[in-house]
Amino acid sequence: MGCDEKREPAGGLLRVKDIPELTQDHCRMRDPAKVERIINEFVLGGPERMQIVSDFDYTITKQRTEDGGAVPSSFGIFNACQSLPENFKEETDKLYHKYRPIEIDPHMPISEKVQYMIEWWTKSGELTSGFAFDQSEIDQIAEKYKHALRDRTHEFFADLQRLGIPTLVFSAGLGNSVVSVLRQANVMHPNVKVVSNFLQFRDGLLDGFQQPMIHTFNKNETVLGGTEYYDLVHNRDHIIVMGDSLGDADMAAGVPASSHIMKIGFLFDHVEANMEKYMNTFDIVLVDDQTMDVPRTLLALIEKQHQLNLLAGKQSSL
Ligand SMILES: C[n+]1cn([C@@H]2O[C@H](COP(=O)(O)OP(=O)(O)O)[C@@H](O)[C@H]2O)c2nc(N)[nH]c(=O)c21
Ligand SMILES: [Mg+2]
Repeated sequence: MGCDEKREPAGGLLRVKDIPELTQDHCRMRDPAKVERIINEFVLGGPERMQIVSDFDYTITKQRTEDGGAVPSSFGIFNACQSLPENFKEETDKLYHKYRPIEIDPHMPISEKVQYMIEWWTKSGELTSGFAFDQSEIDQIAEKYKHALRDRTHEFFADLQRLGIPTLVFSAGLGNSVVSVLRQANVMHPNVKVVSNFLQFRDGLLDGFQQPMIHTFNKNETVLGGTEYYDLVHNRDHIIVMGDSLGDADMAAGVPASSHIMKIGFLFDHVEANMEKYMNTFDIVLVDDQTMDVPRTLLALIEKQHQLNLLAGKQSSL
């Protein structure tokens, strides 16, 4: 790290004030000097040290669409399927009304909330059991929302694939819906991994969710322990974290403390009331930004330096 600090990108250190996407009114930073420092680390480290961790609902999907139509969450896509039992919606709604206030209670400590969340996901899994179900139902509904991804999501995922950057899409929702939307939007490239709750089947009938359960408070890199994906990313200490909920900022928990993490938060609801918390939690807060332009800007800076390095390497070997 010490030597990184002495090195500079070709053309000198990058300045936030010279990066137009980061000087837009809706792009806020509590500590622009920190953002600047991380950007320069990222650019010097190159794509080989990068990984992305992104939430799905309302981070990859839009918070607001042009036609004003609501975008369902991944659980919402499942709930819209035809062959769910009659009482399914009613029962899962009851659970939502009981547990959602606990999930977002600003006073209860997280250690206490965890048990309630395990209860919620367990009960929801029990309701999601004992009936026949076909993935094609999810695919049909998800197809309608493949255009509800942020503008330039396709380009963003193409950038990540080109640069060989492992991309983790994290969701405490339903993985079958997440993968279906990403596949149908043609962004489910080999460098993309979805960690979420996937439907489990037994004897042809639904049997809840597969393990490990991903809930609001274990939705972070600690659940990757021992997986192939962990082996792939554990040396990649330059991390972009993207989310729309405050809790999403912790998705990189579990990576080495020496990592450089840029947290990007998409803020849409109750902007005034939430602004301070978002500013204290994320390095960059994007207010009503329904695009992938800011994360793409960071990738473009990294790629530009990478190209220069490749060129310099070629010339020195001549
Ligand atoms: C078990 N369960 C949890 N949730 C909610 O689904 C969310 C999924 O979490 P997420 O995908 O990590 O967050 P995001 O939707 O903010 O992007 C949780 O935060 C819960 O509020 C749920 N929502 C529905 N509709 N049905 C469920 O069974 C259910
Ligand atoms: Mg979200």
